Amino acid sequence: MTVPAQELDTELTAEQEHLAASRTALRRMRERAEALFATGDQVAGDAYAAETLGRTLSRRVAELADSPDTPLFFGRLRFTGSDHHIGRRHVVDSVGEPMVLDWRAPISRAFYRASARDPQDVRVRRRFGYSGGVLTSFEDEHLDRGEELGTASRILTAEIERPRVGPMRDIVATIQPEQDELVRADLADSICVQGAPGTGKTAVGLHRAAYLLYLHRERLRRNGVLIVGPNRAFLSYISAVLPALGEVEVAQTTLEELIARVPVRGTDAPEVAALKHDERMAGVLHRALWGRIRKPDAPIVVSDGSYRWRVAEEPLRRVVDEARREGLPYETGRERVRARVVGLLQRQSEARRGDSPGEVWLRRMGRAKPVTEFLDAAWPAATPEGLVYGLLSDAGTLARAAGDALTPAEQAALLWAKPARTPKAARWSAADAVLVDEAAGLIERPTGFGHVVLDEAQDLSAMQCRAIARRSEHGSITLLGDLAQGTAPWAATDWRESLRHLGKPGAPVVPLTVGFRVPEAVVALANRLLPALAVDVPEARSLRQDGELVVRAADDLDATTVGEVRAALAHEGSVAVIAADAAADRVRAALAAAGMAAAGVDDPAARVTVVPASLVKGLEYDHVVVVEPAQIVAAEPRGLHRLYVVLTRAVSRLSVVHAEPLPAALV
Ligand SMILES: Nc1ncnc2c1ncn2[C@@H]1O[C@H](COP(=O)(O)OP(=O)(O)OP(=O)(O)O)[C@@H](O)[C@H]1O
Repeated sequence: MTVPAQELDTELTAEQEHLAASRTALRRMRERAEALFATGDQVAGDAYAAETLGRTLSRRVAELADSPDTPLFFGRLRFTGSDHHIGRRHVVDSVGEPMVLDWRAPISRAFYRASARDPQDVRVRRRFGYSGGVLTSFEDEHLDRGEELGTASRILTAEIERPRVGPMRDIVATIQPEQDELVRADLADSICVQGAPGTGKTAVGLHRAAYLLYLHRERLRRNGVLIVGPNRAFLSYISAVLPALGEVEVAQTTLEELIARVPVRGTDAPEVAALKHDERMAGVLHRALWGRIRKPDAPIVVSDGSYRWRVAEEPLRRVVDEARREGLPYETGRERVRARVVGLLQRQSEARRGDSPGEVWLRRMGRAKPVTEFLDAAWPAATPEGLVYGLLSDAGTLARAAGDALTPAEQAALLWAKPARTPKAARWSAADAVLVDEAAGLIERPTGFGHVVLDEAQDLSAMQCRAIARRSEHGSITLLGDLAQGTAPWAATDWRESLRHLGKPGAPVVPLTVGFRVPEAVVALANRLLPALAVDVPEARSLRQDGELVVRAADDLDATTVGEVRAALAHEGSVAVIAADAAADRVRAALAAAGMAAAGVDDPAARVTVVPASLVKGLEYDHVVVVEPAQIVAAEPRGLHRLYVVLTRAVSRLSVVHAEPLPAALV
């Protein structure tokens, strides 16, 4: 329904006033938190309480930060009996009355889910349009009268089509119903999201983390939420999203950093790396470790003042067998055996002396030489580095642990040609680090997380999935990825396999199919590659009908590239030149020679960036110039998958520049 212009003006003014008042209220909340923070150590009873309180308050202060260009509220819901503004966080007035409701609050759900068919008691849903932090417009849907805009909303369209610059932003104002279902799934639910490029997987994962932290703050404070991304550039690109949502304490890391126990200084041949990432290595490590346990074959005799205690072989065997059956981590098992042997000694002492020995006695017995010697023989101490070192440097050890699981040729490939003298001196490769982590997980239980969000998960190997499984045994997982974008040699081809390695075999695989990044014409080009990628994924449709695509054959590749970048600079938004890794420096030099300095991928705020193809996963730029697709494809075994990733980074315009013929799959 059209509303008279004057009435519109009055409404808009009222909303602007509410925004100003909310900002003032938020400032007051923050000042209060700051004042409390300043006096925290005077009110807290002891040092520990002061520190905990201090941490809580400083987080609270950070959470209440207001940024002038992120809208404090973006929507409004009118129910029959109540009326709420929906925004990034709760804002209350001086007497505690809500002025803005957090988007994660139960009432706010209707903002994302209500429809004309299922209005969920909402009479009117209002969306606000902003321009540089100023509230400039709104759009109403009278759901009670069957009005609904859906993706035809001008404000939604403007948000999706806005030229991109700088790091990733949150999408709280425009989360779509199918995304919201994933964001608000229960903490206990593990989910796998298969989505084509730009369908919002990363956005969903980050918002889900924020949602879970809001709903289960205390529980997740203790064991945390972890975000795992493919590389540092990606992490810096997404790093501002959670803080903008008020979540300032979420660990964001790459898998390599998460498991870093040994310095990585070596490399593997591709087939050796692939073997080390194979699930069978878990069995090999398991056998290598538990195969160290020996049947006790002598009694223990311990002198204790004028007494001598003796434990015979038979009870010792029973202790070892029982501890083995308990399925504990190896080191815990070893300590359990020690404690039980001491228990047997204690019983003898009690029977003879008639009283219970104290702590000191128990500790002394546990460290007594005969007890330690028995343990070292029957259940020898182990370190993760030592275990992997032993396997990779000694053919006999490897053969015993491998059994039939590895062929003789595979075993030969695994062995170091020139083993270092000690584990400390070993030149570990990235794949070795994964083995060391697996070994560590067998020896001691790692600390787990309450929830793990795994992005670009199609590239995780079986062994990498197991590293996450160990850290989320009692938690849940959001697995995000696209099988078509798998570029690692061990990339997943079936999500059920990944879920099995992750220890969540029953998790549902949910598709996302609406694309918010890549324009229709560009999607159509990239989709030509799909048949050659040998994966079974649903095709996506794009919400963006705008966008431009040019494919330019060039005599002089660099000159044409420079021309494309210059033309792109006439528009707003970021420009990225994506080239094969080996060509990136040359392209950068060509741009510099033409007076256009390009930044590296680590600088998400740059206007022009040159990005090696292997680093562009998960990122997006307003205008993308792809240089020589054939070279990108030829650079690696899964080069076509890489090209698919590269072609799907553009938000508004894509130029493909080539001197060699285009790859056949693209034509
Ligand atoms: N509901 C939405 N409203 C507005 N923008 C959205 C929405 N969902 C996603 N986007 C935007 O679309 C772009 C792509 O989202 P995102 O990076 O999360 O996709 P992705 O599925 O992870 O992509 P890729 O597979 O390439 O990694 C981002 O700019 C994101 O902000």
